[in-house]
Amino acid sequence: MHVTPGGNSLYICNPDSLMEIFKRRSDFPRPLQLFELLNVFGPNLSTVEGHQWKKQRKLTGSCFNEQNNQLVWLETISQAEDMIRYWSSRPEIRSTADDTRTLSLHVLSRAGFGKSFQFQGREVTTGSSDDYKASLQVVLDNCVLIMALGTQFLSKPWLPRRLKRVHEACVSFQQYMTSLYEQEKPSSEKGSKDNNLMTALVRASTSQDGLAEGLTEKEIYGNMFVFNFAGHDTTAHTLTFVVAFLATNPFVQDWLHEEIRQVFGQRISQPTKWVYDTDFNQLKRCQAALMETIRLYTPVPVAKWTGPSTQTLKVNNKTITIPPETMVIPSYAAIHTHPRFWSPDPLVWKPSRWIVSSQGKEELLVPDRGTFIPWSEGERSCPGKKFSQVEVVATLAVILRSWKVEPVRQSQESIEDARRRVLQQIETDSAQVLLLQMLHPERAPLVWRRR
Ligand code: HEM
Repeated sequence: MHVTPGGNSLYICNPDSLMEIFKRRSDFPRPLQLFELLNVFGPNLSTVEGHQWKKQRKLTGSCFNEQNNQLVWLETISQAEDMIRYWSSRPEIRSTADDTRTLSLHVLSRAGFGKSFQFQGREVTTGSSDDYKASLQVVLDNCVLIMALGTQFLSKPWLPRRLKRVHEACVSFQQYMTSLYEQEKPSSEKGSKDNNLMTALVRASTSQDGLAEGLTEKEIYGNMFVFNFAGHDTTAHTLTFVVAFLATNPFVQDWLHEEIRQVFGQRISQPTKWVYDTDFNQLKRCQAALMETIRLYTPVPVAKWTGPSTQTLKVNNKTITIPPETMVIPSYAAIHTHPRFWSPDPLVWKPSRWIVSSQGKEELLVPDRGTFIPWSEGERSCPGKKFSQVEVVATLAVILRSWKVEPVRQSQESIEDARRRVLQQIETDSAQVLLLQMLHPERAPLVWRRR
């Protein structure tokens, strides 16, 4: 328990108590006061509770479906192909974090809004001529600033150039969403059959037959912003961690490559022939690499609170009383590395711990209830969970199918020392900014070589 004049926080590391908290959504709601800023483009899933949240969750949840995951798969493969071509064409890569952000942005553009862009590595970027992409990038790069100042304030004519640019990006992003909305309305003849999130959301909201409430236009914009906000750096930072870990461990790379070879067989060098429906599920080791990374470096902090009421909670065999207005925080660092659940070496990055054998086949470990909760749990868990899993796994399959990665050696350094140095950097130079991330990934340049 952390007691301060500004408020109290209770950190929880008991799996059963955590699951109870997630289940008792109205006793332990989201502290909405921390999320209000996310309303910039309209009310959305992250900023509402009660009946409003139920309505939004039902409609938005229906858009995160297998057809959309298929778009994520196809777009990720295409982006990752260009990214690895770029990475393997250079003597060293310092731009892993920038490039994974570009990949994630492009996947969101395609699967979120139906817009495709060609990947360009950070150091060869010529500047986008497309207003929409440039504005989405500026909006996401400056989202904290936009949320803090608000779009109204940013429209003031006397602001400096940099803030004006942010304002222009907000206007252009809004205009793009409005034109897509107009296009997808049932009265429009231009509606597409695409399964991107925006199209699906407009369809789901406007095709209600009068029995259920749809989303308002503003709520659609608010949710599209929040999908982009929630889905961009979460996945990009995770990919940056995975790539850094891979560079420290050639054995894991070989182990993953073995699986990729086995799953794709003769199709290995033709990623356009990789099939989401049948291939994704077979990539258990690639999924294991994601799970293991996110276990140790869980990107999204979660907080619930007791609101104005006192709450009770069972912890082991005791019932504890939690005062009103207490933040209740799942302690990821503790639960995801507790020796009781992750022995014998809970702090070691070891993707193979996730693979269990079942009837001679490799299966993904299902951790005990409440011991692995990076996408949260219960009704308010992450709707983009599978989206992010498909994106990371498809990227790994592409970049490891024919290439391997290692750290660039500093003078006199052996390759083993270089690997140890990068591992140490991951452990000591990562921190929670908005999300948990590597602070200076560019300080560990990497080199990609063909196998
Ligand atoms: C590695 C990737 C990701 C992780 C670890 C992650 C984690 C989480 C967590 C822990 C929450 C719950 C937060 C809370 O209760 O306060 C959440 C909520 C949410 N996530 Fe994700 N997320 C990821 C990727 C994505 C993606 C790709 C999208 C969309 C494309 C997305 C959309 C959302 C939305 C809209 C919510 C709010 C749900 C609600 O309030 O009902 N996330 N995410």
